[in-house]
Amino acid sequence: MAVTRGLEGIIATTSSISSIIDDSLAYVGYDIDALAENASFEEIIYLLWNRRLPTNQELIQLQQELAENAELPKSLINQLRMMPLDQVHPMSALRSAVSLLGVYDENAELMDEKSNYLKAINLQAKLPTIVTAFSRLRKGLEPVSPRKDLSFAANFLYMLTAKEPEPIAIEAFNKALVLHADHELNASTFTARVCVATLSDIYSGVTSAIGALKGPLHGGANEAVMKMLTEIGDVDNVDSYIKDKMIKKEKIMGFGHRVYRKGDPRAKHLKQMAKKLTELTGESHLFDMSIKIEGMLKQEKNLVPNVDFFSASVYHSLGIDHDLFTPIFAVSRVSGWIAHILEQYENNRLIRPRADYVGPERLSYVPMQER
Ligand SMILES: CC(=O)SCCNC(=O)CCNC(=O)[C@H](O)C(C)(C)COP(=O)(O)OP(=O)(O)OC[C@H]1O[C@@H](n2cnc3c(N)ncnc32)[C@H](O)[C@@H]1OP(=O)(O)O
Ligand SMILES: O=C([O-])CC(=O)C(=O)O
Repeated sequence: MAVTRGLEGIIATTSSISSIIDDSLAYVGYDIDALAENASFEEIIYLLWNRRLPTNQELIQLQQELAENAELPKSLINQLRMMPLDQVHPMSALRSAVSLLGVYDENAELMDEKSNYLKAINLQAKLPTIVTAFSRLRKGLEPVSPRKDLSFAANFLYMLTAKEPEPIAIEAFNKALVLHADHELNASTFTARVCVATLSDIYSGVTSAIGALKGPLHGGANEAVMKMLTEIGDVDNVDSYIKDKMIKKEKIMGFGHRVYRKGDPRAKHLKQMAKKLTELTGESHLFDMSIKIEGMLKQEKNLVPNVDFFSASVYHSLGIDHDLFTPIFAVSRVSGWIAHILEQYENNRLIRPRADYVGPERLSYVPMQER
């Protein structure tokens, strides 16, 4: 049996949700550049779940469904309060809370189309409320209830801070949500599909996807980028920091990609936003450091930034705690996970590859006293 490490290049399914062709990303055939410049995140949710753009009426209906389902049950807020808030990573809290959403949904085990849609809305609507409630609780603050009159992006920032966000913050955050929504068969989406291909439920699929997104080789890289920028501290330190990492053969977070070779088409949008926002907050040194790192990595290793590199300074400039960056990725990506889970159900077959066994064979059992 030939083994392809990390399943590189293996085509594991057909899909009509998003495509990466010649380093261009499209959702259902719409180029990511056009979507990033024009679409609201709610339109993207509709597009991924229905594989067409919504009419105005359909969009309003989706927005209403999300708004009506965003409030968390008291029991779930109490479960969040009971977590060791001063030490648990927000991704672990989110993973557990999403699992609990399934526990509190009396229809969690129903698998018909309508029940699955209601579960999808429940997840998409409540993930932002979970992340923001957790963030406030661990600061000794009470969660802020979602507002029905705000957009998805504005509502997240409002629930986080209890203040109505500035238009520029809403625009940047909406764009970041659009850019992170789906990405073909990335590790967390594949995880979700493997899980539900056993005909397990949507909550289980999303819970396992959150576990996969958490790792620093995937979604966790955005938090790690900010850690790196903080450690470097000043543009004058970039050279020695990066050279040291290269000598130690350590990875530079936010660079490299399994699929893109020339570059990640999402990065340029985040780069533009990072420039604008760091100027506004008076932290241009973050952008200057990023540009210098980008130049060095290109020259020394021909590596280019992925979606996680500039998103870090965008979120930082919006005043967001660094360990919330990956949960925010999940708030967006859950739209893609759900689209893939529903697509998997539509044409399901158990996902079960093989392993090439390389361990010992034909050993004789050794009794305990002889070992
Ligand atoms: C949303 C997302 O998930 S985007 C990705 C987020 N992850 C990161 O930013 C973490 C840093 N990047 C990486 O670890 C990798 O580039 C990955 C995981 C994204 C892709 O990994 P793979 O396709 O498996 O590539 P792999 O790790 O085998 O790297 C290939 C070569 O490029 C090098 N390389 C790849 N990425 C990096 C990096 N960020 N820094 C330094 N070297 C790198 C590897 O060391 C390896 O070199 P070698 O052939 O001399 O040993
Ligand atoms: O596709 C991947 O491997 C990782 C990625 O960029 C994403 O999930 O957005």
